[in-house]
Amino acid sequence: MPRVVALDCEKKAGRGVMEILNAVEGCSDKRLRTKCKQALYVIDRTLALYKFEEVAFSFNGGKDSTVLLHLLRAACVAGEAKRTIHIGAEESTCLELGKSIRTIYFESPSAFPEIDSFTYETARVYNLEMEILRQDFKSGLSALFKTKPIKAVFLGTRIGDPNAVGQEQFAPSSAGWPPFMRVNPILNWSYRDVWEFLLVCKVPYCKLYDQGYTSIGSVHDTLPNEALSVESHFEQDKSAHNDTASGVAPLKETYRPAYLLRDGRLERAGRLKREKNCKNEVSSNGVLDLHARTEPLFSASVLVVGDEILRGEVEDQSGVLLSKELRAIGWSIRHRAILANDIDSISEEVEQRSNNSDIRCHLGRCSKELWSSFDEEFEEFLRDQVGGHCPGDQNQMAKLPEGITELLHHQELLFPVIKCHNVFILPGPTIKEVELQWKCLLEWSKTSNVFGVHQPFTLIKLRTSVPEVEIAGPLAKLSLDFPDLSIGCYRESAQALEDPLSTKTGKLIISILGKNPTRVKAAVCALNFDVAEGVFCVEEG
Ligand SMILES: Cc1cc2nc3c(=O)[nH]c(=O)nc-3n(C[C@H](O)[C@H](O)[C@H](O)COP(=O)(O)O)c2cc1C
Ligand SMILES: Nc1ncnc2c1ncn2[C@@H]1O[C@H](COP(=O)(O)OP(=O)(O)OP(=O)(O)O)[C@@H](O)[C@H]1O
Ligand SMILES: [Mg+2]
Repeated sequence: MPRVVALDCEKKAGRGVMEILNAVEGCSDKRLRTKCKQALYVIDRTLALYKFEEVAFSFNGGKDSTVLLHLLRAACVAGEAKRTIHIGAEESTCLELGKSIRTIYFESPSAFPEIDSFTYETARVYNLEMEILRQDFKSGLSALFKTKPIKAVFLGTRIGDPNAVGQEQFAPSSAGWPPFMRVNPILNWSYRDVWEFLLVCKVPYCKLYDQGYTSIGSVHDTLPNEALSVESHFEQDKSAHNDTASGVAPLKETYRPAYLLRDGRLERAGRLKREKNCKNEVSSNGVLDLHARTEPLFSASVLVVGDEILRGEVEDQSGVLLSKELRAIGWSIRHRAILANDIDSISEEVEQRSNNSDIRCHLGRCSKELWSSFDEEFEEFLRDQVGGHCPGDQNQMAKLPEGITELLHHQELLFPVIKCHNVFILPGPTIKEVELQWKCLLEWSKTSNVFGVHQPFTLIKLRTSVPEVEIAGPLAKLSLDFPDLSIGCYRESAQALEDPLSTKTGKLIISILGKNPTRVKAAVCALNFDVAEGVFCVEEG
């Protein structure tokens, strides 16, 4: 990546649109050129769908919205013929747009002053028509839409942002929000793409990014990114007369610029987690309100692809492993299926599950046809992995599922985990590799919003030799008394199923599962009380 210092837009004039277009076209990275073309296409179609006064740009001085600003300028300036980037266009043939794009900025007292001044200076340099809103997002937009005919808003949202979940490049606003179309032209851009664009185009960006900030929220929740920390050092402080005899000031930490962050997954590492709102947990009389603490149930589906498993040649170890792992981080498993290795069964199942689960884990190799769209970043990775053995012009292995995908790389992994909205593909191919892929997913979840780690389940298993007919009544009563728990019953072994009357083997296992350990233990006590004797605890987890 070329090393360029942040330009201070207070001193320099902004970059001309043709300079930007030429810089992108002249850049050796084909991937960046493709991403720009795709983003310009989205902007172009939006401008064709809506009248100019019906669109607005949501700008907050952050790096993502800065990228978007220049793409918008490029798309607005270029006419239909010039909207696709092409080399050698004369700057004189392109005029800056007479009317400037309506730009929304939600000003906040808790914004960094550097962000505020960058936003206002950028607005001045590029002649943006600013709408400054000082309310929360929802009320601000509702008020604005009463006076302005806005129907679509451009945002710098990118996959991986917490608020990007479930969004496409065109995403209608959420229920409860005023109706408008959110347009996200850089939704599929990576952290690396954003910095490559800003540096290649030499456009000014907020100077905080040169001080180690990689994602900027408010002054209350944002710190420089520790991954960019330069070895802490003691600095000679000339003004420090009063401290140590050596005149050495306290430890001072410095940070490298944001564009040097190698692992884009750490982009939000400087963002502090929001304090949990605990005020509902204790009612006015000081009694702990258990209902307020009950978190919603997050459900997952596990889909395993493998003809050999379907034929019964091999056991499904990966599906079992993932179900257990998901349970351990508080996800309930709605569905587990073994699928034939063909595009129709897989897409049908994925489609069917799409509305029923919050996340879906999809395991194993997939048929060639499933990898329907070619991904250059992935091919670059494969090329690095297999060197000269990469066959042909376009490696078939570099085809990814259609839609917006992210590749989650990790140095320990042979193949990256693939994320497509709320579907995670763990490509295996061995159980050891799946185990490792899962471990890496969990590690990422700690630093970014890959998926939530929730309160784990408590499971208590009980063994009994009391026959089913006698236990059925107490279990039915237990389910009624503890509707928040999942209560099940099965025979200990397959051997016992063949001989249900056997008392030597195949005792009954009763499983009691729930998020609240106190409730699970209460259910065990209640069952012991009802059955009187012969129920033993065998496992707790
Ligand atoms: C112009 C604009 C439109 C937004 N529309 C929605 C929306 O439709 N649904 C939603 O849940 N959040 C919406 N948001 C809020 C964002 O999802 C997100 O909360 C915000 O961009 C920044 O995140 P923060 O809460 O970390 O500050 C919108 C924000 C802006 C600026
Ligand atoms: N205060 C705000 N005013 C106007 N638009 C905003 C505001 N906050 C967020 N947005 C919109 O939401 C998008 C996503 O915000 P986000 O903070 O993820 O990106 P960013 O600020 O551009 O970059 P960074 O991730 O480095 O902070 C922004 O690009 C912008 O379009
Ligand atoms: Mg931001």
